[in-house]
Amino acid sequence: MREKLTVIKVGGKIVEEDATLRQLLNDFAAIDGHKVLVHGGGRSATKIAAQLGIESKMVNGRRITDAETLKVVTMVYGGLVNKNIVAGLQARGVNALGLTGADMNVIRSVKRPVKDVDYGFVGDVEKVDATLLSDLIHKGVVPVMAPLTHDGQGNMLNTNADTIAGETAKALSVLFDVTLVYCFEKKGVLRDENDDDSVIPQITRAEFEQYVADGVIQGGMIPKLENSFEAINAGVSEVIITLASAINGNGGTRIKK
Ligand SMILES: Nc1ncnc2c1ncn2[C@@H]1O[C@H](COP(=O)(O)OP(=O)(O)O)[C@@H](O)[C@H]1O
Ligand SMILES: CC(=O)N[C@@H](CCC(=O)OP(=O)(O)O)C(=O)O
Repeated sequence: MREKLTVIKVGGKIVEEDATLRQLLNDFAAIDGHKVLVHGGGRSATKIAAQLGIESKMVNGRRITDAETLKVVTMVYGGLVNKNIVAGLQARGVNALGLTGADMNVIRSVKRPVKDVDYGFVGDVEKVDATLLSDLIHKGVVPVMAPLTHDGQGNMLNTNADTIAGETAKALSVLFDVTLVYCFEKKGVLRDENDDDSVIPQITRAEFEQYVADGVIQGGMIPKLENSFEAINAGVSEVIITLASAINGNGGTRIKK
């Protein structure tokens, strides 16, 4: 039987605020067994870019990443956000190791080809080194992955954190029985975004497509669900979208094959 492993993805609003991040790190530290944390930080990057006079542009939930923006996201995701989380986990007795995709070549990507939109320095994941991650995990290390990859030719590339989580979970599902949890500031995928008690407990791809057509699911939730369906269909055992303060509970939305 494969060993169990939990991949938690935490994004924007939660990592930006001290109180919510502290709670998340406490809950993450309490998870038994093998685990990986993937973080975003899009809001922090937007804020710091603005302070530097750089405007942020998002298309389909992805950041248009020009050369200046790439410098900002490399500093913010690979530096500030990643190292704050690593230090926070070390303080909780978790032997965290911060990684971008370039570190030990753990995630190789290719610059997204220009079709309708030129995303600039944005990477599409080509390969996640699951063996390397597994070796680290079996040494008691807890990888903390930033939303940055590299192309193998010396260039860092910005990669959506939900995609990093999905691709990492997929790659590790060959070696482990993986549960992937996307946590954020709402109780799950909601029928009415303004009603926290309207959680959709289970969702199929067909239902998802209908909700998108009806305008119930939109914005950042679309790539999150696309990555979720891809992961569940590629061998990840369980995918859950839930409230950050409930990662160890039973609520949220479960993705159905
Ligand atoms: N039906 C829905 N249920 C819950 N959230 C939704 C829904 N439709 C759109 N959203 C939006 O999706 C956002 C989550 O996506 P995103 O901001 O990319 O997440 P993250 O916090 O992980 O970076 C929520 O903050 C919410 O505004
Ligand atoms: C290409 C691309 O869009 N990259 C994302 C990476 C950060 C991210 O995904 O952060 P959240 O999880 O907090 O949204 C961005 O720069 O916003």
